Amino acid sequence: MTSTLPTATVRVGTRGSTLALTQTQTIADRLAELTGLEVELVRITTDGDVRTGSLAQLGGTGVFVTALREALLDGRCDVAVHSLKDLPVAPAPGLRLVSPERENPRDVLCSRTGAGLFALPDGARVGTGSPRRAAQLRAARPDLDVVDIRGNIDTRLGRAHPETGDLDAVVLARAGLARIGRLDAVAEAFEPGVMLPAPGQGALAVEVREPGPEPTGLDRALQVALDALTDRETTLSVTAERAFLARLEAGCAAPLGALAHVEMTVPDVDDDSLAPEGVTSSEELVLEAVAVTLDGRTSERRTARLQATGDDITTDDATRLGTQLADEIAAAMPDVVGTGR
Ligand SMILES: NCc1[nH]cc(CCC(=O)O)c1CC(=O)O
Repeated sequence: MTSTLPTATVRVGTRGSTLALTQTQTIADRLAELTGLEVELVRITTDGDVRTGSLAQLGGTGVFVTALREALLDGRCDVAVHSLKDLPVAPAPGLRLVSPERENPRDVLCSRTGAGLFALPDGARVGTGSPRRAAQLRAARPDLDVVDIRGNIDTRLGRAHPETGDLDAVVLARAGLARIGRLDAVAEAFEPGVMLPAPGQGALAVEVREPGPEPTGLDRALQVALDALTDRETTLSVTAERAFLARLEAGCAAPLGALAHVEMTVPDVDDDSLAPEGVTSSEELVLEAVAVTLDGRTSERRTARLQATGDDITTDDATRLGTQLADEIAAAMPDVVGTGR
């Protein structure tokens, strides 16, 4: 054999939930394709899997993440796959993080009768463990009885089951339902004007150890594979969303939503001043964000846009956009800084 490919197996660390196993398997399959190597899943148990309090009570960020990162740094696995929204915004020294193309990031309502949010009866009981979802639900429908719930997606979905459910509805991430094949349960996908998702929702985070000065064949193969997995629009969007969260020094339990996307603007061809030679289109990064008080009575919603001037938009630009929007919202609603950690 003259092949210079490494023969090692790529070990991909994952939590044991159905959602985690499904999304990790997707990445494992891509890595197998991209590297041509054997890939195996390694199950890691996290604090978040064994504790039973509500998510709001657990406190602190990254309960699901620490054990996976430790396994990666210890060398028990070579790749870790997380849901990006569960990842603390602080950079992890020694690790490289990339974002593959994200799923639809919206939150959805799953109701017992199939009714949408505004068709639910007066005083309806709606379950969520997320202060962000609770606050936005109360802002949209002050009459609702928002119930704190916890558990994996199946458990939460069960609370709004047509026959056996004890709640009128629950709110979940569309991406999680898509990954476990339960989009059939969706009654309504929330427009961003009604509910903005958590920063990074719907995106995965793939992490590997930063290679040392003498990278192994496996290190090199993984770096190349991660380059190929990276999705540029997702990376720019989640960078802006997470910079917004970081600037507000807020945790994953903060009543904050943020969603960015990239728009292509095609200059008006009839107006020469707008279409200089060689310029056919330019891109714009658009970030929409909201901060809501827990009772839903006060909210601050803003949109910020960043136009590429000549060159492409960079992740540094995206960070600046998120930081700037956070400063605007903090100026209007100072109490939001430092919440939900
Ligand atoms: N907080 C738990 C969590 N972390 C990631 C997802 C799935 C969706 C995603 O990847 O954003 C979920 C479930 C949910 O919020 O309904």
